[in-house]
Amino acid sequence: MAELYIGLMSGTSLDGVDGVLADFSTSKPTVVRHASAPFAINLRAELLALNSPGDNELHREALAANALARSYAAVVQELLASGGAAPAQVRAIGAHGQTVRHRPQEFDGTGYTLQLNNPALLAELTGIAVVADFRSRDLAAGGQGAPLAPAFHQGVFSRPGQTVGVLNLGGISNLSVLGADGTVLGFDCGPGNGLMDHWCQQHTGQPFDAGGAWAASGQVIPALLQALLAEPFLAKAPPKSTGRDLFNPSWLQSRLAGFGTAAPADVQATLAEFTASACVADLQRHGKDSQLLIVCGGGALNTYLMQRLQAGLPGVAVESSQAHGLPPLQVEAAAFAWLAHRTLGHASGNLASVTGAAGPRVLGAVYPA
Ligand SMILES: Nc1ncnc2c1ncn2[C@@H]1O[C@H](COP(=O)(O)OP(=O)(O)OP(=O)(O)O)[C@@H](O)[C@H]1O
Ligand SMILES: CC(=O)N[C@H]1[C@@H]2OC[C@@H](O2)[C@@H](O)[C@@H]1O[C@H](C)C(=O)O
Repeated sequence: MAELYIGLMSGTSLDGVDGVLADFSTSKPTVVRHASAPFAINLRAELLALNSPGDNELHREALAANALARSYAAVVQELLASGGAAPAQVRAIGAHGQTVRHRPQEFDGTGYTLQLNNPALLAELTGIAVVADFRSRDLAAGGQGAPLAPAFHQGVFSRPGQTVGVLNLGGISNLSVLGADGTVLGFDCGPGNGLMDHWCQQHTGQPFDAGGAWAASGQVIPALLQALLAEPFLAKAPPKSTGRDLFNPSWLQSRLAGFGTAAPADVQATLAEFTASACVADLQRHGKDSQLLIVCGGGALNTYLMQRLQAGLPGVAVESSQAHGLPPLQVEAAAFAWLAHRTLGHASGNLASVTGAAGPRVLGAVYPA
């Protein structure tokens, strides 16, 4: 009998919501349906604004969380309708929420990570139990609270006797190294699509550089690339995680000082090279035995970025997760369905080897149906 869960991810790209309906009755979960919905323009603008300090944040965050829950519920309804499933057949929804701040272990030693969400409203609108707030327990146990996908990556992508890299290219990038001996490393590399999206929107009016065609038309500016790669976060040893708190338009603006006359396409080419170089260096440093790098997240659809990754890793097969049974835009949503399944089974969701937490923890809070 099917054991159905829904996973919902809205990530740092702020492009919208990805959802999957997945069946966990077999040893490897299978995605039954995928649905996605872009954020309404106003909601996207408000979420983007809430990533930086501003006026009356408590009020605005609460209303944005309500709007998010409504857009999550619409994706859930679409999954149920297309999958022919009734709410009572779905054990739970794993809803990541929208990260607006991520400052683990800072300020008072614990710090905070904030994923906007209204899980109570989502449970009410869907009639399905919701598991939410996955990251804060790991933080409370001394961890980074991120990345959480590596345990799921291990479950679906590991190969006995082989070291495999799994790279998620979302707004931010994160790498999992699934060791031949069963060990798992994972951390945020840093730059993903976020800076490229911002530059593309600013100069072409498009939300992202489809296929990386615009970046491919430019020339890398070596001095700018060097200035970007000098960011200390890149050299930090894991455990580490980051977000828009660091890699944001003002960070880019300050690195662009002195490059005011650069052609926008050349800056885009340099930003693509920045993401590729940072990720290549991380795999070389932490997964040098890997002969396979599985790429997921929207960046796997950026043909030019995939070519730059492959150029930097001549001995490694760089392949989209599509070739490994899970399309790139479904991986993170499936990870949060898996995390909800873990929570309901009272099983840990984090990997202390990744986040640096004191140990494995059952993650999240459950809002019954
Ligand atoms: N066809 C495409 N060509 C190039 N880039 C693409 C394409 N499709 C999606 N993308 C990129 O992928 C991004 C969305 O990726 P994804 O949904 O994995 O990110 P996210 O989940 O928001 O981020 P994170 O993993 O950091 O939480 C878009 O913003 C865009 O930059
Ligand atoms: C705090 C937060 O939302 N982190 C996200 C973000 O997006 C990519 C990277 O930064 C990763 O650390 C994480 O998401 C994935 C799903 C994770 O936890 O594995």
